[in-house]
Amino acid sequence: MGPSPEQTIKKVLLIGEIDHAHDAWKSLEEDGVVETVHVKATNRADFLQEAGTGAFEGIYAVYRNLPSVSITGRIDAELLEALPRSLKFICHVGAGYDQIDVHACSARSIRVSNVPTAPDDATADVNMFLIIGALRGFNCGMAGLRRGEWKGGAPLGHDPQGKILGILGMGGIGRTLKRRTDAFGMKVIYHNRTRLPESLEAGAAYVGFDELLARADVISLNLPLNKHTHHIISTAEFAKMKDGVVIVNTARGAVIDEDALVKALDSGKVRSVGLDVFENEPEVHPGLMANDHVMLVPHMGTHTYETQTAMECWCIDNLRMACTIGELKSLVPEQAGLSFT
Ligand SMILES: NC(=O)c1ccc[n+]([C@@H]2O[C@H](COP(=O)([O-])OP(=O)(O)OC[C@H]3O[C@@H](n4cnc5c(N)ncnc54)[C@H](O)[C@@H]3O)[C@@H](O)[C@H]2O)c1
Repeated sequence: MGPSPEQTIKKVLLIGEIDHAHDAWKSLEEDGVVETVHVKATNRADFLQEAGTGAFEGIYAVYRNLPSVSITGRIDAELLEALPRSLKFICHVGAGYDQIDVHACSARSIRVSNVPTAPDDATADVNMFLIIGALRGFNCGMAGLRRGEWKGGAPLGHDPQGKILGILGMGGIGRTLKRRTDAFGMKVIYHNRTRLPESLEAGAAYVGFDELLARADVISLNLPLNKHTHHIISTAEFAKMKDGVVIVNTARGAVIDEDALVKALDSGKVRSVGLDVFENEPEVHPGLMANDHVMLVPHMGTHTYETQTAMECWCIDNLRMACTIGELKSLVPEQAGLSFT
């Protein structure tokens, strides 16, 4: 799809690398849709300075990925202020967009897109791996083996069959996880702010937040990080859970208060944990590092060739639509219904 005769080539600021979808990016350029503007800065201070030189003048859209936060820091009001008024779209490669202050973008009439759906399978696979690993206490055995202690004193684990899984945030990944847990004979309850249509529930039972905490043998965090969900699981919530509960998180670290989690593990309230995400990545809380009952994966939910490629291609689709028809394939939900100038 090339530009229409009256359409102009749009300048796009590329923050971070295209790792896989090189052909898709090349075709954006060859079709006369975008002219790529590259960033020289490697940290926020330098980025702000580079923006001040006029190097990003005339940019219409930004393409950015999660690792690029090391270059810009959070995309917030200060950063947007440094970017030219011509900026109308930010296309983000990732389902979670907590690195972007969407409210600040809306105030500047900048539309934001994320990448839903494409990460569902790969992330749900890691989620299932963590559930089985934490229930069975595999990390105790694996860590013991590497210390030369064979099973490392791992206590007997628990089977998933018949256990109640509580999914907090039953969106794309939560629902994909539900399908996987069916094969393991788990019973699923879930909590969202609003109940799903029955067809999407696929047999999962809708419950209130407190009921989920009280009934689940395993709790899986699958909701986005924002000001409403920051530390949604902390001391008071642990107190409402079953003794010996298992917690798994592939969403974002800061939906759990990690200090409170370490205390709940130390007291035995929480039996074991499986984590793909952490509050201060790439740092991991020393209390989690030191505990063999914690299975740690360094944010590898979508760390596969196929999924990363699909996510980049989806983001490039967003960019092509933004630059050709001024719309997005996947506008973030917070901006639905807003009007943009
Ligand atoms: N570990 C990884 O590599 C990885 C990969 C992809 C996504 N993620 C994270 O997983 C999160 C979920 O991804 P998704 O694609 O399933 O998102 P989604 O938007 O499809 O689903 C999120 C669900 O959470 C629900 N929700 C929102 N706020 C809630 C609240 N306060 N209480 C209860 N439910 C609430 C929403 O209604 C929605 O159903 C993302 O926001 C992202 O941060 C991590």
